[in-house]
Amino acid sequence: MNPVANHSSPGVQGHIEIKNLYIRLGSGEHAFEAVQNMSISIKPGEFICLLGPSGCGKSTLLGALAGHLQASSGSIHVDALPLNGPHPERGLVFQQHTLFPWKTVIDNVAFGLKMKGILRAERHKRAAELLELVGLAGFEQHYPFQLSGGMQQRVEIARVLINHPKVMLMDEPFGALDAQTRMMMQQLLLDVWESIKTTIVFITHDIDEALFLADRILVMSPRPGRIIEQTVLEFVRPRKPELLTSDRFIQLKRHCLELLHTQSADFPLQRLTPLGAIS
Ligand SMILES: Nc1ncnc2c1ncn2[C@@H]1O[C@H](COP(=O)(O)OP(=O)(O)OP(=O)(O)O)[C@@H](O)[C@H]1O
Repeated sequence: MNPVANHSSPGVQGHIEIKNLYIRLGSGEHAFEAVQNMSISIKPGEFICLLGPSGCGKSTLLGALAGHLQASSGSIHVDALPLNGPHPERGLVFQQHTLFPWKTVIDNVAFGLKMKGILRAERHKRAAELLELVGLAGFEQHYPFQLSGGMQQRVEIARVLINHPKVMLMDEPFGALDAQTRMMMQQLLLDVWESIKTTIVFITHDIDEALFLADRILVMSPRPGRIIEQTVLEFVRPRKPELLTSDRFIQLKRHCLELLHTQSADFPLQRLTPLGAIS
């Protein structure tokens, strides 16, 4: 049985429309524009990676998509409904762990169902299926401190998935992991996503990670954050580690590196290598 089959939202969509979005942070004379005139259309089930220099507003944009931050002008719609506040259908995964240390792994994953009043036996059944999906069968009764960093991130993902998210918002979720665990987690996330097909907006500083995971990379300018380039990645799926050493991958990596370097060094954009066939 595919454990995901029971966990896909009925009629999963996750179509995001951001129009002329501005977000101001701070107050009084310290107020500043963190996000400026952003318009982005994200298809249901699309995997988007956001790349950009530190402080450019990536987390601010994610916070707005989560409903934790308000737009100062412009709009965000999810499946044609205006976004107003947080909702479990838009699940967040951070680099820092947010698991309850006093709860077992299974109770951490099942927590969202407990909040909905679902009985213990049923919520444990569903949580166990998700733990199997993320490769943690057998760890149900462990506590978070007994797990490695990568395992804790898998629990975080399972905990979000139990709410049938239409959208997963991921803020450098693998940033604290060692290189090998990080690659395993990327593969695991792609496997999970290819089963569930929920929309993912994923922040990373790692160009390899963005190129390996995304359908489309959005590159942001330094503050105030604007989208300065969109790159559609046509690498076939399922993606394999060999992709990382392919000519096309390396060409795109060089382009992204130049783009980010150009941004931080304040060089004119015309100096970039042309991208050829990429839209
Ligand atoms: N609550 C806040 N009040 C004032 N300034 C803030 C607040 N939150 C973030 N900032 C500032 O807003 C800007 C955008 O921050 P944000 O965290 O969105 O950037 P980021 O691109 O995610 O950065 P990083 O890649 O370093 O995590 C930064 O200059 C940050 O210092």
